[in-house]
Amino acid sequence: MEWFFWVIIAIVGLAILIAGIVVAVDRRRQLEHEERPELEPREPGGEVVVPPVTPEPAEPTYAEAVPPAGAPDVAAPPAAVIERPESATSRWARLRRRLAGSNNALARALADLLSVDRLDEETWDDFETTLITSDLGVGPTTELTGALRRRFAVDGVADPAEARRILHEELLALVDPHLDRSLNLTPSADGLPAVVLVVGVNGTGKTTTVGKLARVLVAEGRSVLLGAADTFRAAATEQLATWGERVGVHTVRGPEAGDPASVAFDAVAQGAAEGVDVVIVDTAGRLHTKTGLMDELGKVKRVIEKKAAVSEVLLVLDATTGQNGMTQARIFSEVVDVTGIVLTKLDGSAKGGIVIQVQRELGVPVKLVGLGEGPDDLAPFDPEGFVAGILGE
Ligand SMILES: Nc1nc2c(ncn2[C@@H]2O[C@H](COP(=O)(O)OP(=O)(O)OP(=O)(O)O)[C@@H](O)[C@H]2O)c(=O)[nH]1
Repeated sequence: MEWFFWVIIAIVGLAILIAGIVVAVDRRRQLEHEERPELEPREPGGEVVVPPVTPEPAEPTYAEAVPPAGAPDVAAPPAAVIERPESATSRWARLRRRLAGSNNALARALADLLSVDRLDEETWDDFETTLITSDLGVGPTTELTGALRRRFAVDGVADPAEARRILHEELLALVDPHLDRSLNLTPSADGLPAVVLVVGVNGTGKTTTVGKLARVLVAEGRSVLLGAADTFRAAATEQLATWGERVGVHTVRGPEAGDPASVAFDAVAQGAAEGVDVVIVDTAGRLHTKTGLMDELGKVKRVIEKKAAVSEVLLVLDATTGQNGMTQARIFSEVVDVTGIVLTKLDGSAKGGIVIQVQRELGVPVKLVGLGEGPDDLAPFDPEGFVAGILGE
């Protein structure tokens, strides 16, 4: 019986062994399936296809990340699109509408005068007061009132169209359509570029005006270079360079807080070397002392003149500052020979009379006007257009 017992033990042991092998083989298959599903399918020959192991992409080193010099940068944005500025001639009609809509005190005074039935002393007094508050100045106000009183006394104002024509004529005479308002941009005889120096106190719109003027000149087909001599305000240089880039014009810059006269000189020298038509130099409008600013401006002009003649000195005045602007104009004109006035922010001024007063006081014409913050909101001053705009014609 003992042998029977050992046979049973052997059979059970064998069964356990076989079951263990089966389970192990099954488990292994299962594991292989879970971990390497890519092992399927098998080649016809039964060989397992093992795909090549792709290593995790490593972080590029700095040297690898920087493309070698000269290699085309496919991810780089396309070159900035050079804008084509609106032509100078098509600007005025748009600006005139803006002027007409600006609720000008001068325009109101004239409209009121045309609307009254009887021109008595009180009406003329009111008229004079409104003209003075429109920054026309005492002299031009007396002149205009005197001329209108005479003509209305003779011709009467019964015919509104005729009265309006008289107003137009007298106002135009005050603005003076005979003044030469063209910018002197003739290159000097020795082929050096024309140089335009732009001056004025801070915030009047100098940098913006330089940028807009560059656009006007580019639209006329001239080559332009900008000089960022406002080294007092670092952002002004950036602002100017951005204006230039938009129309493909380069800006010569100096170090922050560097010598403005040296930047101005470098700009003119570079303009001469490149053979550009016009170099426009932006200057600082603020220094620690007023005397410092004026001395600096005088020096900038003298240093430029070692290289080329300054053909235009444009004084930028903010039309909304009224009598304050007039005081600035007087101070600047004592230091540099101002040859033209740029009256900015006429769109935001309720006092168009400043155009006439500043011309009278300085004996210098308003050559350009700014009528908005848009890039093409600068136009050559047109007396006819101005008067028509004021009278809402
Ligand atoms: N509405 C209006 N805003 C203007 C006009 N011209 C300039 N400005 C605005 O006036 C502000 C001052 O202009 P800037 O060109 O920076 O003045 P800036 O004289 O160069 O000033 P500084 O660099 O500090 O000396 C800006 O916000 C311009 O957009 C204009 O004709 N109309």
